[in-house]
Amino acid sequence: MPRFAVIVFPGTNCDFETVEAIKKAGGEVERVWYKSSLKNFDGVVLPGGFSYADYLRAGAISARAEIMQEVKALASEGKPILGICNGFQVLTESGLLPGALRPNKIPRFLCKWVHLKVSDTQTAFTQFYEEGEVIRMPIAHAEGNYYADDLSRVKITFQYSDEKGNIVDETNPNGSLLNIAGISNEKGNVLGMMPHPERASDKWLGSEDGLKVFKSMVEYAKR
Ligand SMILES: NC(=O)CC[C@H](N)C(=O)O
Repeated sequence: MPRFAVIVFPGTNCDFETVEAIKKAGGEVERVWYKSSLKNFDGVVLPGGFSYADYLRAGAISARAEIMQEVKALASEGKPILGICNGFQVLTESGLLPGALRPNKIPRFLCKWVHLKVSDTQTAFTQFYEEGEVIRMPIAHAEGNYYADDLSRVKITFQYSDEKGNIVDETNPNGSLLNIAGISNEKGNVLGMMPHPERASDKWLGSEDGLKVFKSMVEYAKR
């Protein structure tokens, strides 16, 4: 059974839910304090929260922690690396994914359910979705406004849409370029997303649509 590390920085607050979602998806998982090292893991998840209280820019300080060198090494070996919300911010700040997550267009914390279109199923985290499938997940962030000068080396994975999958300005909650909610690297093994799939991984949470992110990741890590 593949084994995953959920990295915990000072201020991380979505680690326990993420652990539960990975277990439910059939993976083995351990919470790993950022001062430790990443031995014998088949994949890494950087969970959401307020690491270092979003000081300077969200994710900027965590991105410079030593453990991120190990995350980079695992990424280049092709292991699945998932960054959720603050984890996505850590991935862009560390250069593992291009671009930046700027403050929301209306500069305040946004907490609500959104619809997402699955725009690419050729990643380690979306193989169990249908191309164009519309799913529901919550967002909870102040800095989720994705921008990049160059998208040529990026796969757009999730986009904010309406319930029919139309990608229009009205469904863009934060000002993100092309309604981007999640992107992956070209290989598809490093993915960052602002919405929280772990908060949509059980019916009683209001949606189970996020579980396939973790199921896909577990399946991918078996290969
Ligand atoms: N839920 C989260 O991970 C929040 C991310 C970050 N602290 C922000 O507000 O943008």
